[in-house]
Amino acid sequence: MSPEGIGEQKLVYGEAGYVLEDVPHLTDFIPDLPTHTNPLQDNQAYSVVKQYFVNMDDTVAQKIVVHKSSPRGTHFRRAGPRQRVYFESDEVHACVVTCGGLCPGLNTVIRELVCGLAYMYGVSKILGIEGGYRGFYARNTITLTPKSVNDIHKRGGTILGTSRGGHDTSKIVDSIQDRGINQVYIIGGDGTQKGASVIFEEIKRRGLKVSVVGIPKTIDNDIAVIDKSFGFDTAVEEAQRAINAAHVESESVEYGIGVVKLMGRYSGFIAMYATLASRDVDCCLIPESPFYLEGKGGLFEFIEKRLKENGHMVLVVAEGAGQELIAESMRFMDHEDASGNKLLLDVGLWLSQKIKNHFSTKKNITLNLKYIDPTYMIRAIPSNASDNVYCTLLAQSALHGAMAGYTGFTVGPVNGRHSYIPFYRVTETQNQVVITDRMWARLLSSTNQPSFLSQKMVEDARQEEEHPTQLLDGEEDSRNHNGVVLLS
Ligand SMILES: Nc1ncnc2c1ncn2[C@@H]1O[C@H](COP(=O)(O)OP(=O)(O)O)[C@@H](O)[C@H]1O
Ligand SMILES: O=P(O)(O)OC[C@H]1O[C@](O)(COP(=O)(O)O)[C@@H](O)[C@@H]1O
Ligand SMILES: [Mg+2]
Repeated sequence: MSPEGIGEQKLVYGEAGYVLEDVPHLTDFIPDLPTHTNPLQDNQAYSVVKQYFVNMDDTVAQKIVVHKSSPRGTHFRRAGPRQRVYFESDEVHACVVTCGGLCPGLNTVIRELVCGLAYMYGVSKILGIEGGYRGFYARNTITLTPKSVNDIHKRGGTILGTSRGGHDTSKIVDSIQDRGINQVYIIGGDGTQKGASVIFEEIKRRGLKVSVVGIPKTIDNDIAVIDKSFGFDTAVEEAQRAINAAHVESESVEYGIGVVKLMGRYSGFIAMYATLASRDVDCCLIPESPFYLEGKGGLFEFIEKRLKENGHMVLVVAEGAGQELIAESMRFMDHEDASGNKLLLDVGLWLSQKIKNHFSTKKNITLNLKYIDPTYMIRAIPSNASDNVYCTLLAQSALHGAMAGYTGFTVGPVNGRHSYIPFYRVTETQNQVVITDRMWARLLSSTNQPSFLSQKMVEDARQEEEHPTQLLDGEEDSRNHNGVVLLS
């Protein structure tokens, strides 16, 4: 039986504990759909590739570290072109929409969807929905052609515009139906994928031949199951510029401190990777690792020690870090944005003020503190080279899946192989940095900052160590490991 609110699960069991968590297919609710030969068969670039078409039985394992006797565990359907397709080229009427916050690479995904559909499958009807979900019923559409999108990957943002809130499922599906759209590509984060999932359910209920495909977007890298999200690499790279500036500023003056705030509402991946990459950072604070300011083992004590040793220091803080501390000291009321996401208090400003006050009142030291908030500057840049290639693979995997009749899925790499993942798997949890894993330990060891863990937390972590740190298939895992990025 499916957990509440996730629709029907399609599970296929095999030998030795093998489970395929399959994605829906148009033929699940529209029987006897005709199939056609994949036009890529005659494409001069691809026809020379040995085994270009993906074998129908190919699946991708979610966990690749196993023991001799481990069950084979969860698998996902491998992405890629199929020999038979369920749409003829001139029958396809595709649309693309971008929702939620900006992220480097949105335009690249749009470009590659349009070029892939046009050049690989001969599709000529592609619409861009403007301004996010609400654009389906409240805004204009724009016609997308390979020519019109040719240069857009060099620009940040999204040429389609985006929004939060405004998801009205029946109005969206009415609009899809009225316009005769039969492939819907939805680029967005966890909220967007939840929205895509209900759109798919409504389309299924109405029995429409429409493929709904989610392409995961989040600069925070907090989408479950997939190795990492596009734009994350670009963000980590761009963050280096801010960290460098903070370092230069702080080492040029007496008692210099540079504070850099980076994005990461619930997860500190950008802050953690930017810190590990830079090597100029003395302390990194993330939402997953609570910290405290005063007393033994606290942040103030550490800052004092670093200043004594080096004369300056750089602190990186993820925007979601320390929110409970700020709320305590400011008696803040909960506020939400249009999509229901919690609005955060500015931890960078708050922390800077607290540090300055502490040193001037308690230590009689006037710090030279510079606070840098590059968050929106990072989010607004175009994707870097490696994200561009990644966006291309995502877009192509997405459109191959739609052409093959799959629907109601999100696409993304699992252990390096692009896969079709049921919506519920990417919306039921969010990825977070696991502070008892090796990667966070590497960070602690590289900055030599305090862990801020209470004695009890250390004991709990030790106890856990007596069991295998990397849980194996079939074992209970409430923590959400992000295989390739996080585990060594
Ligand atoms: N549970 C949900 N069901 C339907 N739509 C949702 C849900 N959560 C968010 N959305 C819609 O998805 C879009 C983007 O969500 P948001 O949380 O702002 O960004 P992101 O997709 O990046 O997480 C918004 O238009 C919002 O209304
Ligand atoms: O100012 P906005 O548009 O609400 O965006 C801020 C938020 O967007 C993010 O960059 C990403 O969030 P989403 O993945 O939900 O778009 C967060 O890190 C940040 O808190
Ligand atoms: Mg979100």
